[in-house]
Amino acid sequence: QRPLPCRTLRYVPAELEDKVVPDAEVLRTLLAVFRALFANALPRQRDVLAALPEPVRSKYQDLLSAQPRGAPVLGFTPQDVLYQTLGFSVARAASSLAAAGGVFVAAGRAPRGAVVGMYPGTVYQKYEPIFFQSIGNPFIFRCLDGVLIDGNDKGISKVVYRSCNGRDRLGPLRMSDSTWLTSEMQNPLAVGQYVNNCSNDRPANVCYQELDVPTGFPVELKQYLPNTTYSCAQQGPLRCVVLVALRDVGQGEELFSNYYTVVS
Ligand SMILES: C[S@@+](CC[C@H](N)C(=O)[O-])C[C@H]1O[C@@H](n2cnc3c(N)ncnc32)[C@H](O)[C@@H]1O
Repeated sequence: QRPLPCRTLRYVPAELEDKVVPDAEVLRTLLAVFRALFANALPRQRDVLAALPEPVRSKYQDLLSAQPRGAPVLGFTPQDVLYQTLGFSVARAASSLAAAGGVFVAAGRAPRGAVVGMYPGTVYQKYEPIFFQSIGNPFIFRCLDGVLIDGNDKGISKVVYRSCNGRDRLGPLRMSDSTWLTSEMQNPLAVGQYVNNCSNDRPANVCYQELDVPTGFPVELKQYLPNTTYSCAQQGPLRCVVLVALRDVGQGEELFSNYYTVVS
């Protein structure tokens, strides 16, 4: 692995690579949440829809005709939509650790095996330059194959993500979500980078799972994927990382993962 000057490098050791939940199930959950978010935002997405090819547009025709132009948006927050779809929501709040932010189950109960978060950020292949972005950066996640995800919402990391997100568009459609960099998040799961490291008195209740998003992922839902590739030439599936509950996690409980590294 290449040596980097980042402060915290999270990763999953190869011997723990067994997944708690099969990829197909993770994908089903993401599709359910993203479809619900898209339907909720549909009145605001008319122009996007109008530009889509017919087979995609007709999937949403019923919903569109039920919402006349100019009608108020359905009005649910992304967190409401998450709660309605999965039976729980997650949110950032002050951590139980001193002077730090963290992530909590804000409403409902996340059952064991539930996808409770996504790890947003720019995806770097092993051979792509990340040295300057990684200096003092506590938000870098290392995948098993050496792919790195930079989930820092500040500085050069933020600039790079925004630039890649603006680059990859299909007509009016974004191919990834950049709203996790703002206070108006459209994907309420995109808070995985703020989950704190476990300790003896705060054992891990979530774990990371890598997921390669198939190239056939619905084009209109890619705008909710909180990851973008550093290189525009990158072929093949998009690497994402999700956080999965290791046990039932109740309302008000903070999420802790295992960084498998020294936290400084
Ligand atoms: C990616 S951030 C996690 C979110 C961070 N707490 C925040 O407020 O944005 C990682 C940093 O959080 C802090 N951190 C995470 N887990 C910790 C722990 N168990 N004890 C102390 N600090 C921790 C460390 O400063 C670490 O470099």
